[in-house]
Amino acid sequence: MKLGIIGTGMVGSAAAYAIACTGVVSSLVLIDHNPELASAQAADIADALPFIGAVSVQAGDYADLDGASIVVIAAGVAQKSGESRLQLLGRNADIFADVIAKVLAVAPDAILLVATNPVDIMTAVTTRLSGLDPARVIGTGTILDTARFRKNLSRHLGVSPQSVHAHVLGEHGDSEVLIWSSAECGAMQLESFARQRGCPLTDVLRAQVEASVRQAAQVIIAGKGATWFGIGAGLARIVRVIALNQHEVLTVSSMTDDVAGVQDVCLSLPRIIGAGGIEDTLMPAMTETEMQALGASARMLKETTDALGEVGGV
Ligand SMILES: NC(=O)C1=CN([C@@H]2O[C@H](COP(=O)(O)OP(=O)(O)OC[C@H]3O[C@@H](n4cnc5c(N)ncnc54)[C@H](O)[C@@H]3O)[C@@H](O)[C@H]2O)C=CC1
Ligand SMILES: CC(=O)C(=O)O
Repeated sequence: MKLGIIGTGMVGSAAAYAIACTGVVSSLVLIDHNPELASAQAADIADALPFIGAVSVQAGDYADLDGASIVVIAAGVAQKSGESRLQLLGRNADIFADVIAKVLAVAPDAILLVATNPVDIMTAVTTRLSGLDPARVIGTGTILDTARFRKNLSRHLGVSPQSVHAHVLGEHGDSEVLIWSSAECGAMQLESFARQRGCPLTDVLRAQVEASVRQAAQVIIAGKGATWFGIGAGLARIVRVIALNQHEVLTVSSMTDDVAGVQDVCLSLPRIIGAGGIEDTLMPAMTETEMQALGASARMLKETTDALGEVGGV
């Protein structure tokens, strides 16, 4: 399987390395606005191949995406001083207009995986610009927030994060919603599991976990300028699930017909992913408060996406 990555900065390169480590792709093509960067990233990852296995990792151009099954988009620009969030969004939308047209010209059958922030809006932009079936345009959404939620709970409970099933839904950002009500550990209701482990889910603990999940990116960015390993691993997981047609349930962003009365909005819900992309979307049972928060998140995303359309014409 051939996979392309557009934008080989911190996120694109971390994803390339993590994807190479999965062993599920045979060829990785790295493309960046800055070709020297793409070449250096490819050379650095290629040096790891004797320890990993037989994957072709090369810098290239759009023509090299011919036959690619998946294209990851992690290209983006940073905010300029004095620039509004919408103006930044407009500039990233312009980049996407250019990138997506070039990708589709050579790889019309590819599944597009969007990581660039704000990822829900950029997923909506990609869906509109590409005209693809929304099942084939997947934003990383809250895959990372869900991982952070599970990690926090696993540390509190003293169990593996793989034993914790808990989702973060809605926006990948401030309005995201941690779904406590349906969270489970070891196929037991989370609250009961925590009580039996002698570490109950107090209000203080819940507030600490909420803060830790919501502020994770800022804390990491304050220390090292950006985040990349978590999302790199998340992208590799999505790629593996598609490549092996695993029908796994992941919280990713996609154009959704209706969420709490908000139509045609990109946000994260539990979605089954297989070889063709998103196979189905589920709406878990949740409390009234959680549903209201999800509705508010959906409304905010919809309004921002619509405002961008007015500014950037996408
Ligand atoms: N979805 C998520 O959970 C996460 C998303 N991100 C987002 O991922 C994006 C990338 O972050 P970093 O890799 O840290 O940034 P970065 O600045 O290191 O890399 C961005 C790359 O995009 C390239 N680029 C810009 N315009 C391009 C174009 N027209 N064609 C091809 N390449 C182009 C740049 O040359 C640069 O190498 C950001 O929007 C960031 O906020 C970051 C972490 C987590
Ligand atoms: C930067 C970002 O989106 C994250 O680490 O969650």
